Amino acid sequence: MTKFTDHLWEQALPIYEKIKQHPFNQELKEGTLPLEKFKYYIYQDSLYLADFARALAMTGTKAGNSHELLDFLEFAQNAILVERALHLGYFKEYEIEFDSGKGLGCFAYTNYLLATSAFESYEVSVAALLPCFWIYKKVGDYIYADQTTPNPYQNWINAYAGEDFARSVQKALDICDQLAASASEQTRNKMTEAYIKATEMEYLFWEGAYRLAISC
Ligand SMILES: Cc1ncc(C[n+]2csc(CCO)c2C)c(N)n1
Repeated sequence: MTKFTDHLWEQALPIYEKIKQHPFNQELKEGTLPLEKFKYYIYQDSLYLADFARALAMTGTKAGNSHELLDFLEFAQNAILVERALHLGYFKEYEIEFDSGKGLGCFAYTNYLLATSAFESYEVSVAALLPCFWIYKKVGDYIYADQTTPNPYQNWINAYAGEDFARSVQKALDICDQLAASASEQTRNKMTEAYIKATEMEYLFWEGAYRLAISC
């Protein structure tokens, strides 16, 4: 039987293909991404993760049982820990001291996730949060399998190729499938819409980093 998440994957496949081919990810894979772009991305990602953790925790409060509440609180905790590791590691290593604030790509994505987790149903919030896990898993596996070594961005590439991360992604997928199985068609449509929107935002986040900001 096809799962709801199979349907989601198919719906957003063209965006995923664009994400894979994006120069940021191609150059990251080849190790040729200019350091300035990587530094800007890491800085934006640290801002992203702080709000993403809030959106995860808020979504957890809507869960129908304490197992899923705990799952979301653990996801939120991990996002904060990743953010701290970024600060302790990359911020120090590269002397990152940006003070430009959130770029519009990051701003749009975090505000979308915060608004969705605050005002939409549990089902729709879960679907909106899913690309963060799943797209990173897919892009991470793609880059890991085909990277040029040695690669200056090896640590970052490894972070999304590990077993622990794979387990988190599977948990998020299973929760989404379970919710969709007992949701109305109208809710499933809203879930699909949220999933596609968040996938588009993942694309914009990389685009913003590659251009060192998207601006008017
Ligand atoms: C823009 C952007 N999107 C997704 C991730 C990946 N990610 C960040 S935290 C987390 C799960 C925490 O439990 C995952 C999968 C990222 N780093 N930056």
